Amino acid sequence: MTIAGSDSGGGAGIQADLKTFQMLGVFGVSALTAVTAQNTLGVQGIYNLPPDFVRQQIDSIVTDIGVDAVKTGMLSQPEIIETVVMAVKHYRIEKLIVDPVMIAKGGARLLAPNAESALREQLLPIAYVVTPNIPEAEVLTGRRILSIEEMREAAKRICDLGAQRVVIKGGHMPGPESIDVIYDGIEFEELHSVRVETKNTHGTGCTFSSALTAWLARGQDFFAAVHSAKQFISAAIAGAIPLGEGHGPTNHWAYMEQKISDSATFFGHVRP
Ligand SMILES: Nc1ncnc2c1ncn2[C@@H]1O[C@H](COP(=O)(O)OP(=O)(O)OP(=O)(O)O)[C@@H](O)[C@H]1O
Ligand SMILES: Cc1ncc(COP(=O)(O)O)c(N)n1
Repeated sequence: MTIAGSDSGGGAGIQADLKTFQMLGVFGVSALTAVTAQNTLGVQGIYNLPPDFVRQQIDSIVTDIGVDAVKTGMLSQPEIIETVVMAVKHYRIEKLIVDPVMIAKGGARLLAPNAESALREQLLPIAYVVTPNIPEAEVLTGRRILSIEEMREAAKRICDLGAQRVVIKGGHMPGPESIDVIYDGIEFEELHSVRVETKNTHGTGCTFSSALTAWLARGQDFFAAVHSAKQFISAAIAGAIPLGEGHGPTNHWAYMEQKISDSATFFGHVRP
C-alpha cells in the first residue's frame, strides 16, 4: 500500500508508486493524502484530504485486502501524519517504508513546516526504513551534509531518532556518481551508480522508495531489496521520458524492458 499524494502529471506520488508496484509484480493499493495539480514545470495547486478520510481509506484496505508492506510519501499536514501513525500502530504494520517527502523539485512545499517535528518524533520511530534525500536528511538531523562521511553520520543520527534502517539518497550531491548510503543500524553499504546527465528526474525519490517497498513486500531482505530498487531506478532514469517543458518523468517500464531484452525468451517464445 502507498499512503501518498496524487501527482496529476503521473511521474511522482501515488501514480509513480502504483506503476512501480505493477512492474514488480505487486498488487498496489493506495490511501490518498492530497491531490495536486502538477506537471513537469511544478505544482500549481494542492488540495489536502481530511485526515479522517485518509484513515477511512487505510481501514478499508487493511480490514479486507491486507498489506505486506506500506510506504508513505507526501503527508502534507501534521494531522495526516498523526492519523497515519495511529493506523500503523493499530494494525501493527511492521514493514513501514517512510519516504520523508518535503519539497518538490520546483520548490513547492509538500509537507508543512509545522509537520516536520511530527514526522521526526512520531513517524520515524515506527519506520522499518526511512529514505531521505540529502536536503531531507539535513532537516531531520539539523546538520549540513557535504560528504559521504556526513551522509554516514546522518544515517546514524536518523537511526538514533528511532528508525530501524536508513537509505540516504545521493541524487542531490554533485559528482560523476550518484552515491546512496545504506545503514541497517549495524552495517553500512554504499551504492554507486554513474550519474545520468538528464533533467528528466521528476519522481526519482517516489519511484525508488516504491521499488524498495515492492521488493520488501515480496520478502527480500533489506540490503537485497535496496540493490534491486537501485537497479529499477537506474533503468528508469537512464530511460527517462522527455515529456513536458520542465523535469520529465522517469520511465517505469524501462527496467522490465531491459529484463525482457536481456532474456532469450519472452513469455515462453524464443525471441527472433
Ligand atoms: N542523475 C542521476 N543519475 C543516476 N542516478 C540518480 C540520479 N539522480 C538520482 N539518482 C538516484 O535516484 C535515486 C533517488 O535519489 P534522489 O536523491 O534523486 O531522490 P529524491 O531527491 O527524493 O528525488 P526528487 O529529487 O525527485 O525529489 C537514488 O538512488 C539516486 O542515487
Ligand atoms: C504528490 C507528490 N508526491 C511526491 C512528490 C515528490 O516526488 P519525488 O521526490 O519522487 O520527485 C511530488 N512531486 N508529488
